[in-house]
Amino acid sequence: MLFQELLKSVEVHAADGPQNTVLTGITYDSRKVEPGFLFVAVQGFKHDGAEYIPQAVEKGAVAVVAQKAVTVPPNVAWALVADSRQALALMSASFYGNPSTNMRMVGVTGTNGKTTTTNLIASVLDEAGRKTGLVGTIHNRIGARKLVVSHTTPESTDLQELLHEMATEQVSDCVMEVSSHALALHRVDGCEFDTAVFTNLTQDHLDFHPDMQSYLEAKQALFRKLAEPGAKRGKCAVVNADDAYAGSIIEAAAGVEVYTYGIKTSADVRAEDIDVSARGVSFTVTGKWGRCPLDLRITGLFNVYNTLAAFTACAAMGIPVEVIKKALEGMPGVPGRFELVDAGQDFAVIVDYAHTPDGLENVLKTAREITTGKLITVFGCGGDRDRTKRPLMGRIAAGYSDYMLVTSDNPRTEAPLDIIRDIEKGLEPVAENNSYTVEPDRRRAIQLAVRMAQKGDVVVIAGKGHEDYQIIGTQKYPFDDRSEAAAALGALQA
Ligand SMILES: CC(=O)N[C@H]1[C@@H](OP(=O)(O)OP(=O)(O)OC[C@H]2O[C@@H](n3ccc(=O)[nH]c3=O)[C@H](O)[C@@H]2O)O[C@H](CO)[C@@H](O)[C@@H]1O[C@H](C)C(=O)N[C@@H](C)C(=O)N[C@H](CCC(=O)O)C(=O)O
Ligand SMILES: Nc1ncnc2c1ncn2[C@@H]1O[C@H](COP(=O)(O)OP(=O)(O)OP(=O)(O)O)[C@@H](O)[C@H]1O
Ligand SMILES: N[C@H](CCC[C@H](N)C(=O)O)C(=O)O
Repeated sequence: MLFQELLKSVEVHAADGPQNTVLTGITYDSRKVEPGFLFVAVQGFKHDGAEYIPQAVEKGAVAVVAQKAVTVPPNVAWALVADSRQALALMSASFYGNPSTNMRMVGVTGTNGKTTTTNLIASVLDEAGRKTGLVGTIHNRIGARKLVVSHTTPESTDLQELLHEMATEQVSDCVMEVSSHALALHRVDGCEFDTAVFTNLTQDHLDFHPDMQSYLEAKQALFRKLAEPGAKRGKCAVVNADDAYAGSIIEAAAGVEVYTYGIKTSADVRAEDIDVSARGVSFTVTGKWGRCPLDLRITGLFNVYNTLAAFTACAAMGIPVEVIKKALEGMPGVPGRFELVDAGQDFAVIVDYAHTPDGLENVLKTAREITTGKLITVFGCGGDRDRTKRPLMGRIAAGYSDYMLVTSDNPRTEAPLDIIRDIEKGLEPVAENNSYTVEPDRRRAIQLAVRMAQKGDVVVIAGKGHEDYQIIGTQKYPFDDRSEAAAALGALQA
């Protein structure tokens, strides 16, 4: 593709050099430049991409786009834009042939439940005989082929390349987690969605978003995008009516068909006769698409919400209710989400990805409901992430647990004990009862919890779910809560 052709997708403030140069690729990272590439210099949080232009040119970049005036050799074309992240997204979509317009795109956003809801929707689409693509936290998937991921929502160029691959492999429907970071940083600017789903909004990521209002505005952006006129017809928004921010999301989707779901409020799709057990949750879906009893293998009230979101999105796409029921009832669960580690012991061990106050509250509430004995919680909080959620998570854990092992999550570049001190501020009400132990070594904390558990108890190991690593400093070490728990159970039995 010619550079000048690609520039038609963005507003260019100035340009120079050989604009008719042919491009073989596009990247935002000088380390990934290959001969014939366009290098887009992004002004980042840590580095200014413009500083890497010489390195990019040396590696063979033939064109550069930046948001400030830059100097390049005369044989290299350049263009000036207002926002290079946004330009990166739009040019990437154009470079890869706007793949999102060639398939049905379902975007799921919200603080919690994105991974679960996208997996539920994808399993229904698979059952309906569609060829499905999935983009999200655990892995990306093209049909049955799984791909390793580094982000929940990839950087725009990587996303467009992935969607192009999906389109080439005849994927008909792509279900995608859309994080607030992605929305704020223009990663999905080159995507046109058919359906946007809102799960919920509660506190997280206040290290990145200045406040809840900005966090909300990032989430609203998905629905504003949906409402923009485009090539697609019959777009719809699916919104959790029980969430405090439902009205703001619906407002952002003005002009688009909206379907609501909920339990407490009079939504289009509701759940009745909910029965939560350790084995799973059963309930009846009622409303716009009639009555449909469901008996699921996933459990917890929060999964009723995720299921209602998936049910509504799929029914709105015209998938028959019997197909939706079959797929949802067949779903074994999502790795690291309320996942049981069973070595035949007489107490339950649950590994869960809860890493937000609301997520932790939901999982502990469910664990509390299903235990006949004590609830022992192992948890920590991630380093270099929202510090204000730490005492909140501490208070929630203290409110539901009989005993806590306060440990490390991914400390990243923070001192583990500093993170734990922040959590302890929320534990003050229980400190006198001495109902917790601080053990910064997560492996030892898991061992202690398992040794402590008695018949009928539940041990919840929260925060890392499917993660198979622990980030200490800037290093990633192999670590998996599920295998750690299994090893601790094995040692106990031996
Ligand atoms: C806060 C955030 O999202 N940061 C993202 C951002 O990084 P940044 O702005 O700090 O980048 P930077 O290091 O300053 O570099 C600026 C530019 O210089 C370039 N560069 C840098 C070095 C070099 O040698 N050559 C070069 O060209 C970089 O490629 C980049 O384009 O742009 C980078 C390139 O796309 C991302 O990798 C990076 O994600 C970081 C690693 C990250 O951890 N993001 C997390 C918080 C995130 O996005 N999470 C959400 C999920 C959250 C949730 O819902 O739970 C996600 O969608 O994954
Ligand atoms: N609808 C929900 N409401 C509240 N908490 C939930 C909900 N669904 C899941 N959770 C909790 O949040 C955790 C993460 O769930 P899930 O991975 O589906 O969310 P997510 O939005 O994809 O998270 P992330 O983007 O941070 O990976 C679960 O392990 C569970 O504890
Ligand atoms: N996508 C989330 C995941 C958090 C998982 C938790 N284990 C942690 O490291 O804080 C984030 O990057 O904030």
